[in-house]
Amino acid sequence: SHCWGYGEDDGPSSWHKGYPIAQGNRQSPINIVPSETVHDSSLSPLIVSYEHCTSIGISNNGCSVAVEYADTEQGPGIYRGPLSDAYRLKQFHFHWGHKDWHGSEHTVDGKTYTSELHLVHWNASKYQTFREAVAAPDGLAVLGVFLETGEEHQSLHKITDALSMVKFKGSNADLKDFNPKCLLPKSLNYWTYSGSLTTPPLHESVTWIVFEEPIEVSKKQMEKFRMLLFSEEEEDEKLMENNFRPPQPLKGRKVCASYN
Ligand SMILES: NS(=O)(=O)c1cccc(F)c1
Ligand SMILES: [Zn+2]
Repeated sequence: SHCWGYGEDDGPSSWHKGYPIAQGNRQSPINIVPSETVHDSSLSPLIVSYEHCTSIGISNNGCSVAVEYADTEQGPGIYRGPLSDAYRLKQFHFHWGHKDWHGSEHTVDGKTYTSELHLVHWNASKYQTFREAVAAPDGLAVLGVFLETGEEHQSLHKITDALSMVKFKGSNADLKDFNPKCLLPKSLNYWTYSGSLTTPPLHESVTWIVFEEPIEVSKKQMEKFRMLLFSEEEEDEKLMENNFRPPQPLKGRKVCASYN
């Protein structure tokens, strides 16, 4: 089981002890400063093709709640944009705070959002398995979507309705045919930069594609995430919240902005 977490003693500021790459040169998340991004007009629109979406289930892995996808050839995936290869959807998960004013991992001009959705894809054109890709410099592509509180999200209820079934670490439940395309914002304008996993092992293997436009979710929907637990059944209850890593040093990286 994990020896890292988001608490006082095992949180992000101490991850470097077990994972020295935490102080590396392409760590994530970062604070995005739109006025300092490079407007790269050669960046084509990202193609998101989630038609054949065999979601397998939803699970509480002790640091977030994730919806996994079957690993099939014709599986859902993304290509073009900043990517040179086709990347296959593996899972998506969320990060959130104790209150609505914080919870996202990336920030925009220092602004934090209520939550951040990560859709994790791996380079199935170059690697045989996710496990192999997760440590390769061009192995992963993660879509970041900001969530802010407002109107209820009409499709997110399929996820939030399932959360009560995965309250405890290690629990999982069925969640069939969930197409995550409905969780993307209207505009696919994005920022992109080279970064890392935002949790241990913090591999520097991620092409980040963060959408500018947030999606809206209701306060009630957010409250359902905050009843999840970091802890296992029979353990002392520890609410799953503040499972976000703060922004890391840019170390000279450039952030590109797309046009749609
Ligand atoms: N939070 S994240 O960078 O998307 C991430 C962390 C760990 C594993 C993974 F596949 C994705
Ligand atoms: Zn994440």
